[in-house]
Amino acid sequence: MKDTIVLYPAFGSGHLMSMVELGKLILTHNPSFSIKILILTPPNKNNINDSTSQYISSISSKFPTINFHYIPSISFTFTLPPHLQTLELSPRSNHHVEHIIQSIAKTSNLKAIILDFLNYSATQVTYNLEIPTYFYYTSGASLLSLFLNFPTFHKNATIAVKDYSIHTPIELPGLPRLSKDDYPDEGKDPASPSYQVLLQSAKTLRESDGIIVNTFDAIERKAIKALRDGLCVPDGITPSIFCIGPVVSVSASSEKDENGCLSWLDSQPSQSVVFLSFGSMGRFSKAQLHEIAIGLEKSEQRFLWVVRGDLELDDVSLEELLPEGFLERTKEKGLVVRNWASQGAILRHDSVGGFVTHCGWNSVLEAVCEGVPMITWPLYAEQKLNRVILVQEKKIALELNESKNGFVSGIELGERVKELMEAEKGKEIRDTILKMKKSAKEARGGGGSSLVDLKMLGDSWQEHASWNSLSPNSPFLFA
Ligand SMILES: O=c1ccn([C@@H]2O[C@H](COP(=O)(O)OP(=O)(O)O[C@H]3O[C@H](CO)[C@@H](O)[C@H](O)[C@H]3O)[C@@H](O)[C@H]2O)c(=O)[nH]1
Repeated sequence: MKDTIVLYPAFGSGHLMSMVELGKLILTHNPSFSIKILILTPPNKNNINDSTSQYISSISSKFPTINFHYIPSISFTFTLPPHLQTLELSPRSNHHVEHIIQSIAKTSNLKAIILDFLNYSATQVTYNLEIPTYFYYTSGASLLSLFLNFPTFHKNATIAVKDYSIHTPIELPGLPRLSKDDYPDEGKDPASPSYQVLLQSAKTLRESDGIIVNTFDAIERKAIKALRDGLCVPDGITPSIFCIGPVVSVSASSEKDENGCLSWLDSQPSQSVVFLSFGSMGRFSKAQLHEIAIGLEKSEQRFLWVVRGDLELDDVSLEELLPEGFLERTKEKGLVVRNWASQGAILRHDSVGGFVTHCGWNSVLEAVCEGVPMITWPLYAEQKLNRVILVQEKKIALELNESKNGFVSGIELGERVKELMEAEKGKEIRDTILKMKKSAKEARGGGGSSLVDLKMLGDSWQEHASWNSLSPNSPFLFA
């Protein structure tokens, strides 16, 4: 029987792809292991979506020791926003998860389970069964330090962050001084369901056997040090922290030239194109899409733009969504594609010289690995915190000024794009991110900090006895 690690990614392709890359990395350094990945199916549906299932079959055919196990669909209606829906789906799926784990353990030496931090409720199964449980943190060490500190912050709070003045500084271990605006919305109001869920999740993470973080020393040195020095959990014990990044996703589509993006880029000059893409969930109103179009036209730069409008705009054509004549006027300089593009391959392309990003952590790491300077346009979750690290601390991105409700004018976008692509400031940012690219490579190379942590992680699994479900005293918790 093979030594086996079970991975349980959160709902959403960003989380899945990052977890799959982690699985591949584990196999590279522990080739005798096998990896089993649990896949959440959306509620009220029989299947996962087409692009995810295409991705899964391409991984299965290339990596026979990675197997996928589908968790049956549950009937209910989401109430949380898309990026937090896993928090509702995963607790309802625990009985299925338990059955799948029990059946995996019958045919393999189960060494550990690694949960996405959003699937923390699966610890009701794994802690009770005493299966060694690790978390994979798909965002950076900065959010992790805030997150592990959250129970302490909550205990000591006299007023909620939502009631802070914009000038009240938020001082947290390992982080630059934050304002209320930089702090993740989900943690601002103790009366909100997301606050309570995240508080519980943070407490659960504190009890785990270890936390694997997709980051590396040079990009988040202060936060990593604060975590390792125990500063973020002053009233308890910090689990072992393994920084094994940058783990960068390779999507199935990145090998094909979907939408003709790569062949279009082939015909553009080196580093001349600004790429705009907003993760797996970033959506914009028609008014905001108009402003982006105006800004791009004003910037006079070449661009490749992945357009995704609000859900109700899905059936509206590009011609109707964008200003009249925009596509025709910019056809020599720009390419507009709908909803999704092969981001990894695009950022790797030599013609790309800048990236307007929502600051999702995977996108940030992909840009760093390719040395593409960024313009930050955070939308939700921890993206404003990431902006602070990228702009203020690491100086590898330019900040986009937005209005209070997050709206960005065409003039502002156009000026920042021009600044990044043409001005001295843009050049400085490009030089800095190229140094960061080198550090990222070194972290993952022989003797690098991420490899050292990966080896420690493998050693910690070897220390655990395999978990065995065959004992008659190991009853189902959710029979
Ligand atoms: O058109 C697209 C859009 C996205 N991607 C890929 O999808 C992933 C997106 O990941 P990320 O940049 O992290 O964005 P989200 O999907 O928004 O990620 C969620 O998860 C991240 C990791 O926890 C958080 O940092 C974000 O705030 C949260 O929104 C990346 O690998 C992209 O390359 C594509 O290939 N094509």
